[in-house]
Amino acid sequence: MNAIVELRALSRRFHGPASQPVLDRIDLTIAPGEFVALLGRSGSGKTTLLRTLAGLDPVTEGKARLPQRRAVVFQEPRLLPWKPVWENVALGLPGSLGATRGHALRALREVELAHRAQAWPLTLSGGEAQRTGLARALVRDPELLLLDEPFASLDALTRLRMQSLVGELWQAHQPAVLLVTHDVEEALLLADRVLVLAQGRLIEDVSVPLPRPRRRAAADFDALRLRLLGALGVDEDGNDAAKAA
Ligand SMILES: Nc1ncnc2c1ncn2[C@@H]1O[C@H](COP(=O)(O)OP(=O)(O)OP(=O)(O)O)[C@@H](O)[C@H]1O
Repeated sequence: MNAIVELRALSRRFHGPASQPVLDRIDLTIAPGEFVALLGRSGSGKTTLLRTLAGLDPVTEGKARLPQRRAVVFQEPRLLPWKPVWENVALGLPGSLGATRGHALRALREVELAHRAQAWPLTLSGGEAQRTGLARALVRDPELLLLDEPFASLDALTRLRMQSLVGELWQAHQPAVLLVTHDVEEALLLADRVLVLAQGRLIEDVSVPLPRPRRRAAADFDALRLRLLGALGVDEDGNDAAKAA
């Protein structure tokens, strides 16, 4: 099968072989260019799974096949404060200074931040810092783009703008994407497929056959939203459904 990511019976434990696994026999295949969202409650193992896909954590149980070119955008952009924005984007790229600068500026243009190329990271707004993080990922032309709640600390309007920017960049470059999020609507606005992780196990794998651009008002959107909230075990206000019942 034509897959860019393949996990087979992948487990991860943090405290010795007898401990409860944080990831429990995960099987997952992602196709090239596919946009996958990963939902789960706090502590369900989302970041641990993303770190495994990023190649940041070792695979100790099971198998993982990953593409060569991977890039991660974290919740906090982790920029080096002593380097201007463009140098943060260019960091570690092969090639001459002139060439890497050109690549960085092109990526900054794509995230609508070319005018801040010379700025110091500490002078950026939260949304600008996240766009810098996105540019730093894009400039590596990733086959797999991993996004770990990249919009979580942004205000509501900036978050909406960032969501549509990520959608546009994905359509333009077509990397496979794994977006970790707490937000069911965000998952349904962006993803081809939504996974739900609970206590380290993938308990849902739902295709999102809705036309793009997605509309929250569509009846099918709401049906999927309720299904995913059900899988997460929360009601529409985010309260624990079992407790509320
Ligand atoms: N390095 C580590 N050492 C020990 N335990 C860890 C480590 N990293 C994660 N864990 C534990 O693994 C579990 C899953 O953590 P993870 O960060 O993957 O969850 P998450 O779903 O991303 O949570 P959140 O939504 O709160 O970020 C948690 O119980 C966490 O305490």
